[in-house]
Amino acid sequence: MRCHHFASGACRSCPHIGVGYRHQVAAKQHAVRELLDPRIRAVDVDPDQLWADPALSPEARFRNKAKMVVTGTAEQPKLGILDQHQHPKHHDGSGVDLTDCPLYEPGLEAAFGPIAEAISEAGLVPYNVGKRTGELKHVIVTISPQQQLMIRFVLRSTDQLPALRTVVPALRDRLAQLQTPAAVVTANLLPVHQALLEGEEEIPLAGDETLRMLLNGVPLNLRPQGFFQTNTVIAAELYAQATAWVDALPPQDQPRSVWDLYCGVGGFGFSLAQAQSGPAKGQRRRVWGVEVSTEAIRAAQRTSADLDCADTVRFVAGDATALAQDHPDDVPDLVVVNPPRRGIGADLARWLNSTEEIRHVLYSSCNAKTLAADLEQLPDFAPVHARLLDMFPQTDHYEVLMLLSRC
Ligand SMILES: C[S@@+](CC[C@H](N)C(=O)[O-])C[C@H]1O[C@@H](n2cnc3c(N)ncnc32)[C@H](O)[C@@H]1O
Repeated sequence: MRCHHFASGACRSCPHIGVGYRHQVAAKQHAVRELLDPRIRAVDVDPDQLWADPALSPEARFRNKAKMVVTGTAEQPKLGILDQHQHPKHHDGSGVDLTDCPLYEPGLEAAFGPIAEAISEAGLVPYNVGKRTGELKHVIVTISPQQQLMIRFVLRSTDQLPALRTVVPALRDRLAQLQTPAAVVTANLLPVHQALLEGEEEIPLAGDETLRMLLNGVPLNLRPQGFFQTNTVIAAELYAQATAWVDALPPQDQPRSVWDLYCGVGGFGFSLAQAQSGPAKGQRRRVWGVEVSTEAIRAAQRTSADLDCADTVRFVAGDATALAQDHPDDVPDLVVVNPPRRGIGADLARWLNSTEEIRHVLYSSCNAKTLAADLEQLPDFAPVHARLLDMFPQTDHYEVLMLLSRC
């Protein structure tokens, strides 16, 4: 694949863009096995029997979220990134237009033009990082599998909020994906002069409070500040693979209760809430999701209410390690962990290892190095399935899913 932004050096986000896609995946598979196979052999499992074929992504048009820095002028705004060749401290505020980035889903690309028009019509002045002037810092756009949009304008203050409000109806007229009540338009306030993407205050401007992300038949909800996996095709495969492995456990090993730690909006938890196939098909499982983001938890609670299952599938905001250790009487058969890049850490891993009621751990990791370190602290568990899922084509990154059972 070719990208003129990468060829010119303007954007360096996709270091493997010139490498054939099959080769990229083979290199990732090699890298993940180098990291994890020694640990797999250490518990007497043959790695060749363990690894499923990698899950392949479309190599382009797979990103469901665009985080655009706004540069240029109110008359001619540019959506993309800051000029990478300048030092952040002495930046003149100039940027690179990335609206034709080949990674974005087509529905995102189609939205960028109307968004730029709305910015011009409202006279929103792009924020200049060097001079610390201007109002509009970023535009963050997410597209759902059903092609509905969430558009968030990240402003430095409320000064230009009235002007933004006046152009939202025209923006909705221009974009079919915003005309449904299920779409979302907000302003986010980021008053500090720091290299952050968004602030804490979110102001609804139009549409619903959440974007409906229907995945594998599960109507997940996403609130503006919640996390969602960036590649919809691979996210669907990730949850489907997790469900298939768990459902296929022998009857005596079927989990009746599940903790979904680092649950985000509950993708794993809702997928595992009912056995879809296998010996326990149709059986409901008790699920408890834990996540530090209160916005993600609110979104997950809405899905529980929508599905009328709040009695068996509940979500709590808090730190995964602290909450797990604080509930010794409520320990489940299966724990799902899907932490950020730093992994789950030694405390949680040791607690999982020493808590004998926990029979299975399903570990979904975006960083195989920290996964390898965490596995060192889980010596009483042996891997029974492993799979690489290529969440991030054109880069070194990938997701790896592993089901571990107590030896
Ligand atoms: C890789 S995301 C996974 C989200 C979710 N499992 C999914 O499939 O979309 C990691 C999540 O961990 C959350 N998180 C970070 N630190 C945490 C902590 N100490 N305790 C609980 N959740 C945490 C983040 O807010 C984020 O939603």
